[in-house]
Formats: sequence, C-alpha cells, structure tokens
Amino acid sequence: MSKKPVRVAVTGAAGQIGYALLFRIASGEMLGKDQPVILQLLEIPAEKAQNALKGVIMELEDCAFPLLAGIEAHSDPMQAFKDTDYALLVGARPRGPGMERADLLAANAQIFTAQGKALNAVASRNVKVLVVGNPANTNAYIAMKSAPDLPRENFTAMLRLDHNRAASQIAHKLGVPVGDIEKLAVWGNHSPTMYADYRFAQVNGKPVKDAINDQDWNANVFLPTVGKRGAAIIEARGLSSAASAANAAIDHMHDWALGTNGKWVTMGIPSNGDYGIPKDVMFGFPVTTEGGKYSVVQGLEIDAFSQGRIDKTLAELQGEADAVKHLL
Ligand SMILES: NC(=O)c1ccc[n+]([C@@H]2O[C@H](COP(=O)([O-])OP(=O)(O)OC[C@H]3O[C@@H](n4cnc5c(N)ncnc54)[C@H](O)[C@@H]3O)[C@@H](O)[C@H]2O)c1
Ligand SMILES: O=C(O)C[C@H](O)C(=O)O
Repeated sequence: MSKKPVRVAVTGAAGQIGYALLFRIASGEMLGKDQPVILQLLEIPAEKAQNALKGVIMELEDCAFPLLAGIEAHSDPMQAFKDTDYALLVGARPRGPGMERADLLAANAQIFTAQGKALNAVASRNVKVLVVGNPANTNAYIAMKSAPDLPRENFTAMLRLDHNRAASQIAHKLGVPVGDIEKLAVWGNHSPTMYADYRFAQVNGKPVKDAINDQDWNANVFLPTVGKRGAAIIEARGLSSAASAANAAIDHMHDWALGTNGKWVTMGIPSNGDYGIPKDVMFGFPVTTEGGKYSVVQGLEIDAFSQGRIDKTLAELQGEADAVKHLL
C-alpha cells in the first residue's frame, strides 16, 4: 500500500535556492522514492514574487512527478505551515559581496519571529524545521524561541553545506573520492568562525589526520578555505551559493528523517550542554540519526587548539543572540 503524503513547507520558494530545491523534494530525493509529498510554498505577498512562484508551480506540474500529491502557493505563514511535517525556512535576504552573514541579522531576524510563531500555532507537533536563511544558526534560535509549544529539538540550522565543503576539500587534498571520508565534524556557527574538525575523520578506515599530517595546512589553508567558501562563491558568481545549498538542505532533511546508519553528519541543533556549549545555543555538532531523532556524538577529546576555535565560534553566537534579545 502506498504511503500517506507528508506536508513539506518551503519558504522563499521562488528564490534561487527554492528553484534548486523544490524539484528534488518532489522527485523523492529528500524523503525517499516511496514517500508522496504535498508542497506548501510560501513567498512574500509582492506581485513579482507571487508571479514567479506561479511560474515555478507550472514547472513543477510539468515534471509530472508521481510523488507530488499536491502543491499550494501562500503568502501567509499561518496558511503555509498548516499541519506541516517538514519546514524548510529558506526565504530571507542573501548577502552580497563584502558583507558577513551576521550583517543580515537586522534584515532577516523578524522573519523568523513571525515564522516561529506561525509554526507554533499551526504546524504538526512533530514538525522538523531546518533554517537555511542567514544567519542560519541565530535565525533558527529565534524561530525556536518564538515557538514555545513545540519541542526545542525540532528546530535545526544548516551546517551541512560546511560539512560537505570540508569533506570535499579533504578528499581533494588526499586524492580520494569524497565518499571515502567519514567521521568529520563542523562545530559552531555557519560563519567564518566555524571549526571544521578532521581529527577523528577516517579515509577507508585509516586516520585522515595521519594521512594529511600537516597542521599548517589545517590552520592556514583548510580552515580559511571552508570558512570563507560562501564568500568565494559570491565573489565568483555575483550571487550566493544556491545548488550546493539546496543539496545540503536535502542531505540534512534526508538524514534526519531516514537515518545515517551510524555515519556522522553535522547539524546545527539546540545544545543540551554537550561539550560545554550552554543549553539552547544553536550550535553545529557531529551527530548520528536514527528513527527521526539525532544524537550528538559523545566522548570526543577536545584539545587546546580545538577548544580555542570552539570558544571563538560560541562567543560569536552568543553575541548574535544578544543582538536579537529584544525580539524574543
Ligand atoms: N545556511 C546556508 O548554508 C546557506 C547557504 C546559501 C544561502 N543561504 C541563505 O539562504 C537565504 C536565501 O537565499 P537565496 O539565494 O535563495 O535568496 P533569493 O533572494 O534568491 O531568494 C530568497 C527568496 O525568499 C523570499 N522571501 C523573503 N522574505 C520572505 C518571507 N518573509 N517569507 C517567505 N519568503 C520570503 C524572497 O521573495 C525571495 O524569493 C539567504 O539568507 C542566504 O544567505 C544559506
Ligand atoms: O555565504 C553566504 O552568504 C551564503 C551561504 O551561507 C554559503 O555559505 O554559501
């Protein structure tokens, strides 16, 4: 018997990430090739955005995806999030050249108070929320704090793009396929302070650290390359990453919903106090997932270099949380 459709809300649906994301959700790449979906798409009420959304919907229809059980277009989050099982909060202003993601806080924060409240009021009580819109960790924190009736662990931020970028850089350095890299972690904020950590990583069962054996490359090439990759893409494209961001969102939701089989992935999640990160800070942690739940990988040793990096990214997140205190 075929499965009951699940409801997937996507905000910013007519934007560039939306365009790279929706077709893959509708084809089953996110929730499985046997899982029908109803798309609940949200855009701002402006005529131009709503017209663009109509065009995207026409294209979705023209793909004749067998798993696409319905499409709705909305301009009000209270309708877009009604009974939704999954919510991908993408809609927000992207940064341009010369900006940091934190510069978007003032422009984007209020979107996430309003959307957190709407999720709180009308979404499924089991909704899984992924915040992509930048600054992603703090926006996810705002949405979580604005939704006191939903479990806090249902709110997550996207660090998966950083995780995938780090894996790719290591694979390149070692001249191996990226799929051979395992047990990578990215700690902290989706910003240049993030700490991509390959101390525990393995390549075909052997330690990556030994294979690279170059702390200078780690500190002066790898970490800046991964941390500033978003800016490098903006510089090259004139626009921020879209297809790779959509891909990371698919990976994040896929793994959260369907499990990682013991594989480590990175998710931005509200801290439970693990590794000394204060409760509720929306922090990138290495996790495994099973049965729709994630668990932080425990017992990793944090050396002095790593502690310094973790402290720095934590301080940045605490500063961002301070800057939005008045909204919560
Ligand atoms: N976390 C990550 O790894 C990551 C990666 C890439 C991009 N991003 C961020 O994702 C966001 C979207 O990027 P994009 O390139 O798709 O931008 P875009 O400008 O192409 O699209 C954003 C869309 O969101 C819509 N929108 C704005 N406010 C909205 C609201 N309140 N409700 C619903 N829709 C709304 C806009 O009308 C627009 O169509 C940006 O903030 C960007 O910085 C995050
Ligand atoms: O860098 C940006 O502003 C977009 C996104 O967060 C990215 O990392 O590519």
